[in-house]
Amino acid sequence: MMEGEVTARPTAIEIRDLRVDYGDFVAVDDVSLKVPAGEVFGLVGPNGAGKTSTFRVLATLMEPTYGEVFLDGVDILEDREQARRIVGYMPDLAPVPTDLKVWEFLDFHAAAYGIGRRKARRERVAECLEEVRMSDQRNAWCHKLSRGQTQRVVLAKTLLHRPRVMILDEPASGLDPLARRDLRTALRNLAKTGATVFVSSHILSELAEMCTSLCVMNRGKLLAAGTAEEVRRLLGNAGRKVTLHFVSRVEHAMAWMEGKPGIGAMEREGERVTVDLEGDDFLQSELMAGLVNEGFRMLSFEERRSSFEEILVEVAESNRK
Ligand SMILES: Nc1ncnc2c1ncn2[C@@H]1O[C@H](COP(=O)(O)OP(=O)(O)OP(=O)(O)O)[C@@H](O)[C@H]1O
Repeated sequence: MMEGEVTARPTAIEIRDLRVDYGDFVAVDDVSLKVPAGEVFGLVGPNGAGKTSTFRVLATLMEPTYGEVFLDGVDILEDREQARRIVGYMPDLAPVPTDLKVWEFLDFHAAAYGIGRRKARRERVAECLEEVRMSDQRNAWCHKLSRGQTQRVVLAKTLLHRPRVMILDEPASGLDPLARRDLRTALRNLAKTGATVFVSSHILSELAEMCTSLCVMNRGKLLAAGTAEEVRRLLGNAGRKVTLHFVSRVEHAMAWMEGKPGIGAMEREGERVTVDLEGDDFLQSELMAGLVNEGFRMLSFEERRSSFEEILVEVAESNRK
């Protein structure tokens, strides 16, 4: 089991030893995770990792084989009704009706969520449309919206009952960069109100720009959780290489670097030295500042590290049987 814990703030989502089986197939394998309140928390993993299965359990749409889930302290398997008040779920490829206008669709759901009075519903629908920047489409027919616009309307629907925990399955798929930026702003604003957003994608860069922290899932297992930098470390790929192009005094520079924190193997090629660096951005910037302070003159300082995306591909491939 891999325990993922992000910080010591109040916990909004707690998953304990979650397992989901489909017949003989284990789709979610002993996952434990804590997500603090106010977080925009990402779940990244390749196709078939178990993201949707995990989300469907959190949204009370599916019983796990075993395990426990608490949302805002409520045991969702014990108290489904209360859990459904807390959670807002936006499924991957959510359907919209063909015979309703945007406002009618939202009004219908607002009524279903128990917002009784017409005026209150109208106000709440307007607020949610504003939140996703779709106010100008309130009279459009749902089925005539583009994919990105549909995603936004479905997100507005998810916001109607002011859920404290939002579970969004691939909300950015099909969105253009501008719409992704709007989505990111909307999610961050929600998090500022104390809501917690749990959002999935199989594309890391999509999540990295949107989330405060994230976790990585592959073949049903949780591999790591934390900030992007922590996850990178946990996946065992903190190492990076930097290539330094010196003007002169290469031997002296190498002797100075030798034994400094995080400095591994060094390889020289003419005036260039490639150094294995085990550490974070701070350590890398310290090395650069140190060399300059010592008077070593350089033409360039080039970082060469695997992108996070590449690390994930490596992880996915190393887990492939
Ligand atoms: N109803 C089902 N019956 C049998 N197997 C299923 C069922 N639903 C999902 N699976 C399998 O469980 C695994 C996890 O699926 P899940 O949909 O949770 O993954 P995912 O990470 O959301 O993938 P994607 O990014 O492709 O949506 C997959 O191998 C899938 O084939």
